[in-house]
Amino acid sequence: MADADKRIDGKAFAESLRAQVGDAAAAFEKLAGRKAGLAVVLVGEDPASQVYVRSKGKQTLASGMESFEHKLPADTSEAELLAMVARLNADPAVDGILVQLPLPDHIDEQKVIAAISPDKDVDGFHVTNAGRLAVGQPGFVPCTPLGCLMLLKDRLGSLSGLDAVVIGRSNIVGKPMAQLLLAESCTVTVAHSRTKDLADVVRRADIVVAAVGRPEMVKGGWIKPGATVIDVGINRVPGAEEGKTRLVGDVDYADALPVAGAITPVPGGVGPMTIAVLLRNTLVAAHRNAGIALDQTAL
Ligand SMILES: NC(=O)C1=CN([C@@H]2O[C@H](COP(=O)(O)OP(=O)(O)OC[C@H]3O[C@@H](n4cnc5c(N)ncnc54)[C@H](OP(=O)(O)O)[C@@H]3O)[C@@H](O)[C@H]2O)C=CC1
Ligand SMILES: Nc1nc(=O)c2c([nH]1)NC[C@@H]1CN(c3ccc(C(=O)N[C@@H](CCC(=O)O)C(=O)O)cc3)C=[N+]21
Repeated sequence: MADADKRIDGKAFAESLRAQVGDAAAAFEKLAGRKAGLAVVLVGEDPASQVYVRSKGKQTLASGMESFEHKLPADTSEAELLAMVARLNADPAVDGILVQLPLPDHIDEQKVIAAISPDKDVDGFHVTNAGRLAVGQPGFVPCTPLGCLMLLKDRLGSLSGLDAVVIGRSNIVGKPMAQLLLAESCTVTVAHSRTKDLADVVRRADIVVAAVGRPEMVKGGWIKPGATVIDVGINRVPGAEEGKTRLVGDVDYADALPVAGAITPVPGGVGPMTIAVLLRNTLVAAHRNAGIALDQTAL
């Protein structure tokens, strides 16, 4: 296959998903007499987080949903943040709640996630939703891994029986990704920092999902020829020009491209999918909260 055809265009896929969400959001507004609403809470002034939050807000509005942005100072106490979450839980205009991570060190992330109503947990981070995913019940699935799964199924069709390796075991990416692949009947290996001979483990895989946070760690020589590679990594590294930065993934793209059967770029791969799935999850939450049926095959 020509290298250009190997590139999985997450940006284009995300655009079409957002268009579908937009149609469904308009239909929801007619039926419910109100817009679906997403609340995003940002504590502190981390520049990368500010960029994501702005982009989420813009795309939420563009999809015909209401966006509620709450920017709190870095010294906000845990009690104040928990009180804010409680208000959003009780607000009927809010269907989905996202508290941007990471939080400042003085705030217990697990406590905050546990305070979000599972019915509004569009990030899918609450233990109730993690448990639902683990036992195969319907619930909210974390946006990044669900976006990765959509790209994989679009490219490969059935994933049944394929060998998949997930590098990384975080609660927000690695673990839910492994659950999703298992539910698709892949044979799943989860690798992490204590894995012996990672290159050897990766070489066995038909599907590689890299969610590590180490710039260009995965090399072309690790990849089984023809494998599908999903690069979740978002790493800012020094650019060619003094003082400038550029974004790279956890996979050495140029090195892996000739070997892989298909591969997501960074930027323009998994990142845009994360936000599109967040909007999708919010619309699903809105239907459930309003007691309106949604044809999920439409999304
Ligand atoms: N595109 C998107 O929308 C999103 C992108 N990201 C990006 O994805 C990446 C991962 O994020 P996240 O899961 O939150 O990160 P975490 O830091 O929570 O987890 C990283 C995982 O990688 C493992 N790891 C670290 N070093 C190695 C190594 N040398 N070999 C093998 N495994 C290793 C760790 O192992 P151990 O558990 O043993 O420490 C850990 O399980 C980051 O670059 C992040 O920016 C994250 C969320 C969304
Ligand atoms: N509660 C919570 N939920 C999250 O989903 C969450 C979070 N906290 N904290 C941070 C991570 C990271 N994340 C990304 C979203 C979009 C892009 C994205 O759109 N990236 C673009 C590039 C953006 C750029 O240029 O910086 C791309 O890859 O093409 C990346 C990363 C969501 N996260």
